[in-house]
Amino acid sequence: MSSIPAIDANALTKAYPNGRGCQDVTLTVGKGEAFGFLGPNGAGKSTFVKMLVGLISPTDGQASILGHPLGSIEAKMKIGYLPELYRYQDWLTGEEVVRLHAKLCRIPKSVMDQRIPQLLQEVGIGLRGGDRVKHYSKGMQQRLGLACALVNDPEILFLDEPSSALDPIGRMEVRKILQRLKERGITIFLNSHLLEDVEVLCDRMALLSNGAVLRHGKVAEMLNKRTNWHFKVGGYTPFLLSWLNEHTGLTIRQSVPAAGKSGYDPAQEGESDSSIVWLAAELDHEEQAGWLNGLMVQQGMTLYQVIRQTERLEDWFMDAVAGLSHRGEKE
Ligand SMILES: Nc1ncnc2c1ncn2[C@@H]1O[C@H](COP(=O)(O)OP(=O)(O)OP(=O)(O)O)[C@@H](O)[C@H]1O
Repeated sequence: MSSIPAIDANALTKAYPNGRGCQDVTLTVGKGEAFGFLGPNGAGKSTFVKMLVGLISPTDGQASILGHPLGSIEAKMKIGYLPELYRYQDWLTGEEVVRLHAKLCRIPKSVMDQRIPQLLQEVGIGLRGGDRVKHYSKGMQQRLGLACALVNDPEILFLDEPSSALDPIGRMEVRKILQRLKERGITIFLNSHLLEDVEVLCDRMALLSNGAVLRHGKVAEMLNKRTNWHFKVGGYTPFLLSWLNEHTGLTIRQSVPAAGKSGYDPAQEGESDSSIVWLAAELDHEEQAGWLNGLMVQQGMTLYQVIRQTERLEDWFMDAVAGLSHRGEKE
């Protein structure tokens, strides 16, 4: 029964006359999933979303929304969309803007009267709903956009950079709202440059580069692939490091943990002593760390501290796009 995916795109393509757009994007998003769509500027993320919400037509490929063809009324009734570049009628009040969107969705007045105050409350502009939009900050306008996107009680929410205009507090608030929506079972498709949002909220993600999917998978698996272990050891010599590398088959190197991440505070480091160093290795299992510790001690090293640092999405992203040429927006 519930096997129909929320989004099913098969080789979806939009080729603009200038050769840009996006090509052959194939992906499936399950109901209730939060999916992150990442990519550098100009990668084609907004183009892809605009096709899914029925704003532009694909030049090739197919896709469906909860089993309905793109652009159909049935598909549109199931989706909410917060565009990247939005501009609301600034002479209206926030409440009037949401009401206008509700009317366009043909929502009965009795439902609107109940839903709109709730929505304004939910996005955090409850007390300012009666103010004109021209008096709203950018962050408030973005949250107003979220209320408009939710006005038809959608099953799938498409968000194109929902936090881009927000300060860190605003971002945190939007993230909490999105988390609540996810808990309610709403499918979320999130275009974002804010990798932390994707890391915290999304189950799966795809990385788009120059219009094509470069990598995709579960967020947790992609991040867990690389766990760096850092060992602070005494009695270090280059000879011992070569010995360890040779006997373990691992690539162990001198490297201090990243500052600001779990458990490492550079300010706590003592006087420099060339025999006390940080060694690092990428390990697949926790048991490997125990085994490696044992070998280090066996070889006469003293173990002072062990820190495990899982790769952040930002590291993963930079690694994935490293060395690629991006068409960017200037060429
Ligand atoms: N209507 C259009 N006609 C021609 N080219 C377009 C059109 N819309 C977008 N493009 C180009 O298609 C490419 C993809 O644009 P798109 O806006 O989808 O990228 P994006 O990944 O969303 O970028 P950003 O993160 O900067 O919003 C870009 O090179 C852009 O200049």
